[in-house]
Amino acid sequence: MNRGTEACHRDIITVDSVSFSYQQRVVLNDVSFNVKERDFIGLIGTNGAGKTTMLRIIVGLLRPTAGEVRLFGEPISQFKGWERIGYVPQKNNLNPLFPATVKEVVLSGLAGKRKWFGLHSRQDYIKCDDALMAMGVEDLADKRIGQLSGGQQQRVFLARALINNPSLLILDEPTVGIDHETQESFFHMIKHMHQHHNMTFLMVSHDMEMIKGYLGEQPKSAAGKLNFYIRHSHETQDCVEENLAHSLKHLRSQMESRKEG
Ligand SMILES: Nc1ncnc2c1ncn2[C@@H]1O[C@H](COP(=O)(O)OP(=O)(O)OP(=O)(O)O)[C@@H](O)[C@H]1O
Repeated sequence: MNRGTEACHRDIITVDSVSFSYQQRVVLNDVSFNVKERDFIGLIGTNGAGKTTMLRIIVGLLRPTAGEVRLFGEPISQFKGWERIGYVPQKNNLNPLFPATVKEVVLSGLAGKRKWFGLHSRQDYIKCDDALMAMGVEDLADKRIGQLSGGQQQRVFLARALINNPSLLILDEPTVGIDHETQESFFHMIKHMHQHHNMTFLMVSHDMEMIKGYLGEQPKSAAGKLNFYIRHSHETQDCVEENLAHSLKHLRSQMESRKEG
């Protein structure tokens, strides 16, 4: 019996014949692809190819002019499980005077209505601490986000995306403007999450060294100007592992032992 297909190779993103235009300008034309649970997908394309537009459609910020997106098997219009998805948009030019602290930024990633009213339970603060710890930025919790370096801010935005312990992470050029060393540790973290935490990744990147190093030399598929590099966490026939979900704390302890080693 191949329980695996059911257990961990479901389609969690299905993009079905999607087209999109800004005003009259066609950016995406009849794009189809799918992302299976626990895959790592690198979405590559030239500047202006429509990568960010594609991600914004997938997270429901833009509506396709034609075609359909399904998330975890449900049409996006009916999808309610947004806490299962973490999204880190392209590096935004954060106003250094933006008054929120790191902790507030991370807490604002919590799913549900409470976040809008700033009402947080003890459990919320524990989740926040876990996410900060996992990203190694707990010491910065009370700093203003605008005071942090680009690399530190990216870790905070990743912590914000992780606070709900999502099963799918969507990252839009997460390492732009970050020095090489910080990039490496960032990629180490996300590879770890892919390999040990059953997370699925869809990542836009121009870093071909990382993409080819982790996802293979050649794209597995293409749609228009978009190329998809894909790494499966494991083959379907090897789906014997179940319930591998670890807490984010575990990731932190792995990171620490790496630092010490
Ligand atoms: N809000 C907008 N209004 C009009 N045109 C837009 C808008 N956003 C993006 N575009 C245009 O749509 C095209 C695709 O943009 P998009 O940001 O999706 O590309 P990209 O592949 O992510 O590019 P990059 O690698 O430069 O980030 C570009 O030509 C861009 O100028």
